[in-house]
Amino acid sequence: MSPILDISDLSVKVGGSHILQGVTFSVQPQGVTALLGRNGVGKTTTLKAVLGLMPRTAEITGRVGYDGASITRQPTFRLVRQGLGYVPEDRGVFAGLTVAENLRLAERAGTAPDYDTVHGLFPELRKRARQRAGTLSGGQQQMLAIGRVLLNPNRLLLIDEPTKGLAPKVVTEVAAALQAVAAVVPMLLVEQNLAVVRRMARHAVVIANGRVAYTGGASDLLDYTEKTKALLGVGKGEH
Ligand SMILES: Nc1ncnc2c1ncn2[C@@H]1O[C@H](COP(=O)(O)OP(=O)(O)OP(=O)(O)O)[C@@H](O)[C@H]1O
Repeated sequence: MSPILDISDLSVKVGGSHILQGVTFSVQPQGVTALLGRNGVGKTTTLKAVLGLMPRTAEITGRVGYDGASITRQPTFRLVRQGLGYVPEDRGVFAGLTVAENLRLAERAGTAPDYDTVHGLFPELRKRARQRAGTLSGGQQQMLAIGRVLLNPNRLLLIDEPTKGLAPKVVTEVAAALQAVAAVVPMLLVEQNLAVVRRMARHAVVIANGRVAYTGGASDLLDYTEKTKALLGVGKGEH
């Protein structure tokens, strides 16, 4: 199967540091590919570089293919229209607007918004339609951030640390919803919670020292304690 995303020799220099130094990997057109690595290794930078969201001062080289065509240096709005959905780490919901207003803002001209899917996955968003997003819990804000992206058709989702800072019960809830989504849309998932990775991901890519240090089966990586420990800085007992 041809990959849905093909990143080749991606290099990013910003603010004097050479964050990515020739990153090459691909994302399969089905299921979840986990993008892993220690803190600060460049996972978010990888997603942002693909999406054209790095600051103008960043020096970026390399190639990105999406569904067989080059998208290197294409503007973000065009990528989003081509079905690349992005849920950023900071969630980016508008705190002063209600849940319904946040969702309405994400509607795209010419496309029927899929409220059935969003409310089916996250009934809480319908119940809390009139609540200001800034007063939602972290988990509810994450659901809103994911829901916003799912209103429109996606061919690949890039999701950055969706369970970060959430209570264990909410982690399970968000992971279950994402798993349901991943049955339909392929996903590149940055995730530090290795129990979530184990449950969701079929493939894994690990970045270390600016390069790809592992690509292969997620369970192969996580089952091999020494490798996991060396690449991710954790042991089996810690996830
Ligand atoms: N705009 C920027 N200017 C300067 N340095 C940056 C910029 N963006 C990221 N960095 C630096 O690049 C490195 C990689 O950051 P990035 O957020 O991509 O890592 P990460 O693997 O996603 O980390 P985490 O797991 O902590 O979220 C960090 O040292 C960060 O401080």
